[in-house]
Amino acid sequence: MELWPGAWTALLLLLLLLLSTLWFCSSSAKYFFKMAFYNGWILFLAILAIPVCAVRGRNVENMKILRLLLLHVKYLYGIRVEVRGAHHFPPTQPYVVVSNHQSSLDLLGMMEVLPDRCVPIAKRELLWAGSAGLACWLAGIIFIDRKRTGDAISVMSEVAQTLLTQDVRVWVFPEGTRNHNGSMLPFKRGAFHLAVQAQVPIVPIVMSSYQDFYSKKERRFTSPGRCQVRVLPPVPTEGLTPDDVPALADSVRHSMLTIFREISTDGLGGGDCLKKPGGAGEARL
Ligand SMILES: CCCCCCCCCCCCCC(=O)SCCNC(=O)CCNC(=O)[C@H](O)C(C)(C)COP(=O)(O)OP(=O)(O)OC[C@H]1O[C@@H](n2cnc3c(N)ncnc32)[C@H](O)[C@@H]1OP(=O)(O)O
Ligand SMILES: CCCCCCCC/C=C\CCCCCCCC(=O)OC[C@@H](O)COP(=O)(O)O
Repeated sequence: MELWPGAWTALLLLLLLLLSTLWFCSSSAKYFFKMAFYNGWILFLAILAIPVCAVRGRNVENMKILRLLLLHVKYLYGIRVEVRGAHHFPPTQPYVVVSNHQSSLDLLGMMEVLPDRCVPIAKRELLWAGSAGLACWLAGIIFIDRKRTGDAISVMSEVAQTLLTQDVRVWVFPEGTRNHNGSMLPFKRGAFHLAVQAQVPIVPIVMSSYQDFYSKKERRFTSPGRCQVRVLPPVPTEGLTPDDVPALADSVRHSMLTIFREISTDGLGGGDCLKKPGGAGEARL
């Protein structure tokens, strides 16, 4: 069907009008646009990262490139990320980072504090996320198949060796999935077994609740937003055995939950330290 050239312009204008009306009128539409742009932008950044990372091949040093490429994204969304306690990261040795997992936006907080030679453990499905999957593979991200517990555990055991022999750190989301409902899901124990097997410390990291500016359930994503990323003191595992893992996981989760409630500003967990000048969060921890 031949369309008069002016008709294309009119159609385009109509579409733009429709999109901008949706943008201004519907907060759900805003949520969808923002999330679509977030994913699309990451896919685009991954396309930029791939040729640069490919020079080294699959290598944890490539994580630095992904980090550099992603650092600006918080500005696009007006999210202020405050880091506290970064001095708690052990300076040289390998360790296991555990952090809470609310959304794919966690990437922003993660990139803010990601130590050198530190790779996340990710679900295998991410490998198939187009350019992002390939960039993750090139950056040495460790993939596990959550549907095959035995395989996942043997990957984690190999990682325990790699931590020591290749001097790397790993970042695990012990909830095992995104938790959009505030608070924290029960912790899976893989990260703690891994730390005990390698006899390396656990560094817990807590990202405050996004509820003030982001909620998947309510389809809400507003600007500006504020998030605190708190690095807690390392928990040693020297001398611990697999029998100690359940208690270790429980105690780390308990301390993370306490801090999550303290630093979250959504009214669920207090968070006064972010609201009041001079509150606990203002102090250097
Ligand atoms: C520019 C482009 C940028 C692109 C983006 C870049 C950044 C990308 C960032 C991506 C971020 C992506 C983020 C993501 O993708 S998050 C999703 C993927 N991550 C995880 O799932 C990590 C957390 N999960 C675990 O740790 C689980 O435990 C695993 C996966 C290991 C098994 O889970 P599963 O549900 O199958 O089983 P289970 O937990 O009930 O365990 C069963 C039993 O086995 C015991 N057990 C467990 N482990 C070990 C062990 N090592 N040695 C000995 N025993 C072990 C365990 O204690 C339990 O026994 P018991 O205690 O009941 O007696
Ligand atoms: C040619 C194929 C194109 C496929 C396009 C796929 C679209 C994906 C778009 C962008 C990728 C963005 C990567 C963001 C990484 C965020 C990591 C993340 O948050 O993973 C979730 C995982 O922790 C837990 O998953 P579940 O909550 O259990 O689910």
